[in-house]
Amino acid sequence: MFLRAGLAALSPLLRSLRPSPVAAMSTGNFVVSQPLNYRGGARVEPADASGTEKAFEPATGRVIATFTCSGEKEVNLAVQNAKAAFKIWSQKSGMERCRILLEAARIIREREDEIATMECINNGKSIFEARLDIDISWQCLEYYAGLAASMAGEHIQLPGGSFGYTRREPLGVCVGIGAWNYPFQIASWKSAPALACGNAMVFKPSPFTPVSALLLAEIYTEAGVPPGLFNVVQGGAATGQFLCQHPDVAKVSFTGSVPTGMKIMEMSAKGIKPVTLELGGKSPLIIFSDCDMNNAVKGALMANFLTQGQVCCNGTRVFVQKEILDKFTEEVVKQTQRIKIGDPLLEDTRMGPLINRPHLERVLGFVKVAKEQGAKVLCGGDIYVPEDPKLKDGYYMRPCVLTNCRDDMTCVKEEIFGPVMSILSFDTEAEVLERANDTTFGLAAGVFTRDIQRAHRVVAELQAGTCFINNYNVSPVELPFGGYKKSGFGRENGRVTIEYYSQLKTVCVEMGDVESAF
Ligand SMILES: NC(=O)c1ccc[n+]([C@@H]2O[C@H](COP(=O)([O-])OP(=O)(O)OC[C@H]3O[C@@H](n4cnc5c(N)ncnc54)[C@H](O)[C@@H]3O)[C@@H](O)[C@H]2O)c1
Repeated sequence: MFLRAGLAALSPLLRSLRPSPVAAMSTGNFVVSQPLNYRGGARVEPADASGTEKAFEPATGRVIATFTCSGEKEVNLAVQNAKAAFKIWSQKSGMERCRILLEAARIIREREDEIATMECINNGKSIFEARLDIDISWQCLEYYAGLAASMAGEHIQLPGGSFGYTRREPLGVCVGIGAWNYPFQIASWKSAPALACGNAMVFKPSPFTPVSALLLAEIYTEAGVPPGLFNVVQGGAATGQFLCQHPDVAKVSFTGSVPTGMKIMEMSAKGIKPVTLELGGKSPLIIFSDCDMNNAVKGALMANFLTQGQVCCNGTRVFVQKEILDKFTEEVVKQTQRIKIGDPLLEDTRMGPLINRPHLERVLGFVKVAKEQGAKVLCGGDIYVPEDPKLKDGYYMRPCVLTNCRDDMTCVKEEIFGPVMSILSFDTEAEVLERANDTTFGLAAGVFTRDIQRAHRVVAELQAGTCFINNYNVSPVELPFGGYKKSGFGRENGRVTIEYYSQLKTVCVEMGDVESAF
């Protein structure tokens, strides 16, 4: 009963069931039965369709939702609702927006277990990780709530008592298009700065993970945003195109692959819409022989195996200085083999299933090609079948460590987006820098060394938007995140993201008479 009641209806029920609100949501029995579109402050059935999609529970391979993709009419209705809400929201002071965003952050925190469980069921990541994602999400809302209240323009003194000032103004209706690996977090990272700046948003999650963005929409409504300020439409490429081509959309913020990013940019160019592109990567992680070995090994695992390796900024090209190659590799393999794979809802699981069957096969295909090209599989890289019979149709694989890799191999050049680490060896700093930068991507990079001068010298040379020194894949919301080169442009998180969701108006004030040239 509980699972079929739908998420919106469940929320009050969940609260009444405390202290264990999500106990009944277990692997293998959740089904979505409520509409997955959100418009005008409520769940709605879409007004028209551009096909249907199925969403799965990767842990079991079960279908949890069959839903309608939004057609042009539904997209237009969502944009019109957002426009109406924008009129109200953009008139509010920063402090008023701050209070509502803080309330939304508080509700996310209060419902963390429920949201994390939903994320876990629809995405497959472990509950341990899903909770961390939700933490980062409410922290993002808190951070931009603070900035909303402190956003200000400049006052500039001009000759004769005249002056100018600048106003930081919202853009209007912003579109967010998300990938499937961090469904709730991506929706939060896009909507929090957008709303803080006074914009409205229409968000389209990936059709693989349509569910958790609805929880965010409900939370914004409960916190007090005007109806229509944050809307959700569902679907794939066709729905995304309606959004990007809509004349009333002021900006598109996209997270996904490079090929789709190129299409988004082309469509947006026709309407002179600014875009933020958060795209893929093939990031280098450089381990110098003077590193703290324990931390470097932990860092390499963090850089490769979170969310089953389906992380854009993963450091999948692990360059290890020759002197420590054997010891490092041995330790990495030992720790990789210890990773507990299985039911993502169990507290001690650290690796769940991949997102779907075709993706699992694609990742296994990369391992096969790596072997054909001469790489050696030190562990994993094959299908894993958990003992629990209800998980037998899930999309599990063992995390893989490859050695004997060369820079020209497919596994070293292409984004695999799965739990596959390629270890490469190097001799000198100059050599590794050249090889690390020899990629069209530029999302992230990492370096492990105890030499403080070398650490800063190396990151200054790395062509990547986010660099880690002696850690990897930590994402404090205070720090900007985004890519160089084909990994995209624009930033999420940090103070700078305000620039990407607002525009500056200059006002010039004359205090004397007009000195006419005529
Ligand atoms: N840089 C980052 O912050 C970041 C974060 C997460 C994922 N990623 C990248 O995302 C990719 C994996 O995600 P994915 O498989 O969902 O990517 P994808 O490009 O296939 O899809 C991303 C989104 O775009 C939509 N879409 C597809 N075609 C479209 C079109 N023609 N017009 C408009 N929208 C369209 C999809 O429905 C989905 O919502 C990886 O390359 C990964 O590195 C990047």
